[in-house]
Amino acid sequence: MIKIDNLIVQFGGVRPINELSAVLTAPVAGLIGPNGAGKTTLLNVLSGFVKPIQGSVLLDERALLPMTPLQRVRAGLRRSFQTEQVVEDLTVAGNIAAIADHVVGTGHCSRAVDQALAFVGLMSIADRLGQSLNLFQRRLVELAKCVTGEPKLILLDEPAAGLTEEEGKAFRELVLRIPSEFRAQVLIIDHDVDLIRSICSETMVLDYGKLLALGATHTVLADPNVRRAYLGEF
Ligand SMILES: Nc1ncnc2c1ncn2[C@@H]1O[C@H](COP(=O)(O)OP(=O)(O)OP(=O)(O)O)[C@@H](O)[C@H]1O
Repeated sequence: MIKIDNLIVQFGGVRPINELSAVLTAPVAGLIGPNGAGKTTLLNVLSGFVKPIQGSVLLDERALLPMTPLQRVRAGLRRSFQTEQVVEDLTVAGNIAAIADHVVGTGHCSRAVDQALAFVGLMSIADRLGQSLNLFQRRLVELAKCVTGEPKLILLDEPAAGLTEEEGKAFRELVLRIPSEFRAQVLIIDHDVDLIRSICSETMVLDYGKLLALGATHTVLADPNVRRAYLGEF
């Protein structure tokens, strides 16, 4: 569960997050909103890259904001970025080991890497270099990194961007398995409303850094205020 209370982020005269309070409990939750609504800024606050001027965030009753980014990773926070971050001259297994080294005890690293590789189905290419991977494989490596070493909250920022319909479907099915197989909550940012509708039981909508709507996805997507904010995009 993520509990956000009265959060404000200020950059100069701009408040990309403005007095935001919300509680997200769904196993797979969505975060949507028009361009510039503050979605990535919120993920940056959760992962520790941006410091808010006010407010608190609890992850399963633990206060996140006082922790450093590395402490958050050790507490189970994982994140993928809009642009995938695969290291080109490391192998697939090496890319995953790079995070496993920080989050699992000595001697458990290779088991954690194998478990993540098996989950995303990349065992057979574990020894290939990052530079040889196609976009789908890169997205899967990113997902494997996110499930490595007892994750509690996985933040995915447009994780399926650029995938074909078939690849997107396979990706969605993997994401849906995460809560039961890893006992982790997933929060997904995406502009693809069909993706949000198909896998998120709960959705939060931001607009100008404020909470526009939060609730069951089908209810939120039918909300006239949400539809207006998107100017008829769906
Ligand atoms: N480091 C920064 N300094 C100043 N302003 C920033 C900074 N980062 C973001 N902003 C501003 O904060 C607002 C929210 O940006 P953010 O990237 O969080 O929106 P978003 O909802 O993720 O948008 P998109 O869907 O386009 O990715 C925007 O007006 C943006 O220009």
